[in-house]
Amino acid sequence: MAPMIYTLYGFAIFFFVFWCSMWILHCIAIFYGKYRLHKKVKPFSADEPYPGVTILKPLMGVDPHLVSNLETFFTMNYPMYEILFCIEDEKDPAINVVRALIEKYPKVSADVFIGGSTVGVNPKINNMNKAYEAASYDLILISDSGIRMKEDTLLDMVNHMSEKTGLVHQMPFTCDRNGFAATLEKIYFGTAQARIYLSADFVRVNCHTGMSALMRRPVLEEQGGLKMFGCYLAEDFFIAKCFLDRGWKTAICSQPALQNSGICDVSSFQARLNRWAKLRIAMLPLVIFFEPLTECMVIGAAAAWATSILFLWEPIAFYLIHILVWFLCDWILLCIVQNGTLPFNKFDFIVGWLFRECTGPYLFILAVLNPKIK
Ligand SMILES: CCCCCCCC/C=C\CCCCCCCC(=O)N[C@@H](CO)[C@H](O)/C=C/CCCCCCCCCCCCC
Ligand SMILES: O=c1ccn([C@@H]2O[C@H](COP(=O)(O)OP(=O)(O)O[C@H]3OC[C@@H](O)[C@H](O)[C@H]3O)[C@@H](O)[C@H]2O)c(=O)[nH]1
Repeated sequence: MAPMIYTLYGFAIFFFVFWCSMWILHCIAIFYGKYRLHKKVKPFSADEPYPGVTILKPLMGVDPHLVSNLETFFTMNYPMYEILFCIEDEKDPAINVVRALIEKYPKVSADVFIGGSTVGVNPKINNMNKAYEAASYDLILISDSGIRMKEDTLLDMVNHMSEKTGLVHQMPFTCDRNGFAATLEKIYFGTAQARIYLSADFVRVNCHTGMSALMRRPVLEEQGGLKMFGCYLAEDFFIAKCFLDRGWKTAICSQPALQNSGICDVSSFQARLNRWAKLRIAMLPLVIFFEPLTECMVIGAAAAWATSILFLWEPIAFYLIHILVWFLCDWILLCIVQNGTLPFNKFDFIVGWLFRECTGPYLFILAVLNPKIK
């Protein structure tokens, strides 16, 4: 009997400690987010020598927002940069879109690389490698097709590239768009993911998502170039690991990444989260045990049980209060990440938040049960 009681109490103490740590993460994310995000960008000064930046833009297909998203790269306020568009399929309609923009902005240095080169299993790296090898500058910005830039985003990223920093990335977030799927995406990136992303950056744990990342080319070259990461599907994680292993710091910049893909529906969003979960599981198998416990509904239930054993607290009341306080912390964090008026009302937030919190653990279980990545 005694070993069973010890095991029971052991689990109860573990869940209670984990639950307390989650509140520490909430606090870190809120305070660090407030301190770190949306800082005024040091204005561009014509006398200062700014480093040149090569922007690699891997494209595949056209969506309704592509033209306006790409256009934001031609209108940035930065003195020296080039945009290298990478398109694998010579019949891809994105080629015409890009050519039209290059014609419209003749003053911006830009080129198109068609065909890619097979250097590994990662199609994004295969697509970018030719352009990477032709890059003119020592700072490389890898920027996914759905990203939008403000006029000063590149300047903000370069300003964060201090002497010891080798890689500056943008925390994933979204543009304001209409519809439930857009609300859901904004809620996920501004709450559950922002909490871990900001906390990880605070304690300098590798949590890099490669949709918008500025990096030093000489460091990549020491490793053998971008092609060396073609063997990984989660190239972003291994690129950041390479910088950290070589003693460089990685940092988030103050502006979150504005994802604005023209394809925005619940099933493709969930498929993407499912794929990312598979990548995390493949890279850090311990995630299988710990990640579900970072979910509000799961850790709340576990802590309600634990406190009913340890302190004889009423579990239902505990669970409901837990969900309410978590919900309020998420609202505060989302407002900090958004830094302005949200494009939905509080009722939409409640519905979107509940949907995300209830489906999150389910999507994770699906990823564990079918870990094959397409
Ligand atoms: C010893 C292992 C402990 C693991 C704890 C795991 C807890 C993770 C909980 C939630 C994950 C939320 C998602 C974070 C953003 C990652 C987005 C993503 O999946 N991106 C992939 C696709 O671009 C990319 O390839 C993967 C990047 C690395 C992900 C690594 C995640 C680990 C994060 C650990 C954070 C610990 C924070 C500790 C703070 C005190
Ligand atoms: O076959 C492909 C697929 C995708 N891509 C490009 O790769 C970029 C990202 O692709 P997707 O939108 O499919 O994928 P995600 O938004 O999920 O990517 C994100 O998560 C996985 C990471 O490894 C990526 O670095 C990150 O960008 C886009 O710019 C896309 O055009 C290719 O160039 N070729």
